[in-house]
Amino acid sequence: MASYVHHVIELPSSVPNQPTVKISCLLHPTVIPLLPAPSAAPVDHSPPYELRDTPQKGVGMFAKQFIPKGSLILVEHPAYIIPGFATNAVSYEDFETVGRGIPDSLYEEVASMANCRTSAESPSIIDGIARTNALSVQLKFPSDFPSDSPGAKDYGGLFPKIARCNHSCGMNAGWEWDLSTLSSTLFALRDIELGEEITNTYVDLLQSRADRWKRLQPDYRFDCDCPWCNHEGKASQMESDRNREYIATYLSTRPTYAKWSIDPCLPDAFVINSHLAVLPIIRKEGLHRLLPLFMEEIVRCYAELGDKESFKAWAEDTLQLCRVGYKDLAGELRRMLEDPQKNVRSWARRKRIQEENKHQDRYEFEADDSFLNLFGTSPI
Ligand SMILES: C[S@@+](CC[C@H](N)C(=O)[O-])C[C@H]1O[C@@H](n2cnc3c(N)ncnc32)[C@H](O)[C@@H]1O
Repeated sequence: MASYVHHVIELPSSVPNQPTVKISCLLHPTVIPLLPAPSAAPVDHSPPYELRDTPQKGVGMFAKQFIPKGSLILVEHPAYIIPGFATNAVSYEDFETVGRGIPDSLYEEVASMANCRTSAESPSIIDGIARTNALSVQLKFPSDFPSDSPGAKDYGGLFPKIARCNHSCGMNAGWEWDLSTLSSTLFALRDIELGEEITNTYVDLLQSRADRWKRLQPDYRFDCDCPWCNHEGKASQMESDRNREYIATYLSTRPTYAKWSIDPCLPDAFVINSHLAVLPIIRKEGLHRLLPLFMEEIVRCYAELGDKESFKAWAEDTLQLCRVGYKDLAGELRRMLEDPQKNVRSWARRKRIQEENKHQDRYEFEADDSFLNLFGTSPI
């Protein structure tokens, strides 16, 4: 059995007169010295969501106002962090110790969360609640950390508010763990209307409905009734499954910006047109989380073509989508937009290469021409 130790991370408040935030953790001892020392995220007093009961799904999160795509919904520290479940190396007593380390002010909220495990399956509610709700968190490990045991680097965090997002196979919100602030951020993947439920996914959405259900039932104990599972007819259900299979294949076989940019023989719009044909299918299936991947490539193609107008339109749209959930990409897009000609190294490179090739072609043609002249076969 791996030996984990109980450790409470205490984050000082970033705002005067606010209490510290405590995160009760069960960690491998070598991980503790590598934890960052951030301050607690400020409490948002007017969040754009509310939590309320639903008829069939327990508590859910709902938009209290229109939430534009890409915008922040909430930033949250976990109440506790425990090892993932591959090793099953945590005892009942260890879970209970983690539970006792959760501040009283938070414990009630944690204890009210969904727990789809029976007490026979998970005698400790800390375990049952984590299995129903935890999101994965990545930690830093020493370079000599023994990585031979499967799951040794897997940890889960219990985020009391983000975890209230119910599942949809076309979710409208995404989350991102940030080790440097020990927090996860929930953000809108598309525009979310006032009153709309804010949803996340619990399974790989590129699977067919049958395969998604195979995971949802044993792990979360429900059959999904979202619009992508509850199609009116068999034909449209099959179409949705086919679309997802197509997108999964496209992901691994698609023409990429990287390949196109070094092959001047490929048509200028090769990647752009190919991606543009897939974007509507992605949107139709509610797989908006994939959009930045393709949109970023379209932006880079337009930059390489030196097409100022299309570059600006796509870069601004992508930036709007990425500004909270994909901070590195957002930072790069901002710099690119400031002064594309100066800040994008490959600006208009394809055009330059094509010009150079044209000159070279002319030279080769002239050479051939003089070769013909030598033999007196010139048309003049
Ligand atoms: C992460 S929790 C979501 C929040 C939960 N509804 C609550 O009350 O705390 C996961 C549990 O919520 C319920 N749930 C989530 N999405 C659902 C859905 N689409 N349909 C039915 N139940 C759902 C299931 O009981 C599942 O085990």
